[in-house]
Amino acid sequence: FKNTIKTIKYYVLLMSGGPGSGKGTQCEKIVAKYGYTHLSSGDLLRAEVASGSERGKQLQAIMQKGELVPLDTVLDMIKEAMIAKADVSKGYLIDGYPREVKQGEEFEKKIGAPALLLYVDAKAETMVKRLVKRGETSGRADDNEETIKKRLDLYYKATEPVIAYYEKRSIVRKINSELPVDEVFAIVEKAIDELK
Ligand SMILES: Nc1ccn([C@@H]2O[C@H](COP(=O)(O)OP(=O)(O)OP(=O)(O)O)[C@@H](O)[C@H]2O)c(=O)n1
Ligand SMILES: Nc1nc2c(ncn2[C@@H]2O[C@H](COP(=O)(O)OP(=O)(O)O)[C@@H](O)[C@H]2O)c(=O)[nH]1
Ligand SMILES: [Mg+2]
Repeated sequence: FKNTIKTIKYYVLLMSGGPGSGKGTQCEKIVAKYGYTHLSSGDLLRAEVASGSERGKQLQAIMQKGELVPLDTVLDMIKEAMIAKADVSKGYLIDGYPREVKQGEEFEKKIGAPALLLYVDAKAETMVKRLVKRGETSGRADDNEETIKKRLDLYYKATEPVIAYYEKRSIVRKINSELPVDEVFAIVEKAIDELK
């Protein structure tokens, strides 16, 4: 790679929220309207699993249990993916990372400070319902009731503190994702447009 993360011009939006809160759905709409580069840490990990590599096999075991994969693994994947798009990217939309405060701190050190954190918020009951439904067709090994429960627990324990961490810098926009998708997106658009 001729570019390093330090030499590229970009800005970073983070998409956070519980499993099944609607991050992926909103990210798709953001990409369609704003053309940002969408990097879902979960998707990057699933691609590694699908490749059948030795590393992928280890990741699969962790993800199936609903636990977090080692911090450096995910961060390296995100960074590589950012560099690969550096020439064409208008900005990055990072979905599902950071998952714990330590991951946020490492992101700042190795990549930079995000401009905005979109926090899509839904009730636990709603998230479980959506994930069980998604599990009917997603083929995801972790969309089953037992793993969903673990992912939710870990979300409240490890990921919600990340939001508090960024709230101190006033870059968090909390968005009610109990609403229909288009109404959620209208709020998302407003938050992004205010950045400019
Ligand atoms: N930064 C990340 C992102 C993902 N994962 C692993 O990958 C799984 C799936 O991640 P993701 O697709 O982001 O899942 P959720 O947010 O739980 O669900 P969703 O796709 O519904 O957003 C997680 O449970 C976890 O095991 C991780 O360890 N660290
Ligand atoms: N009613 C409603 N359903 C949604 C909304 N956003 C997502 N969903 C559904 O909830 C499920 C999980 O959404 P997804 O975007 O994969 O969530 P993620 O886990 O946060 O990435 C999907 O099956 C979506 O169709 C929303 O705003 N309203
Ligand atoms: Mg997702």
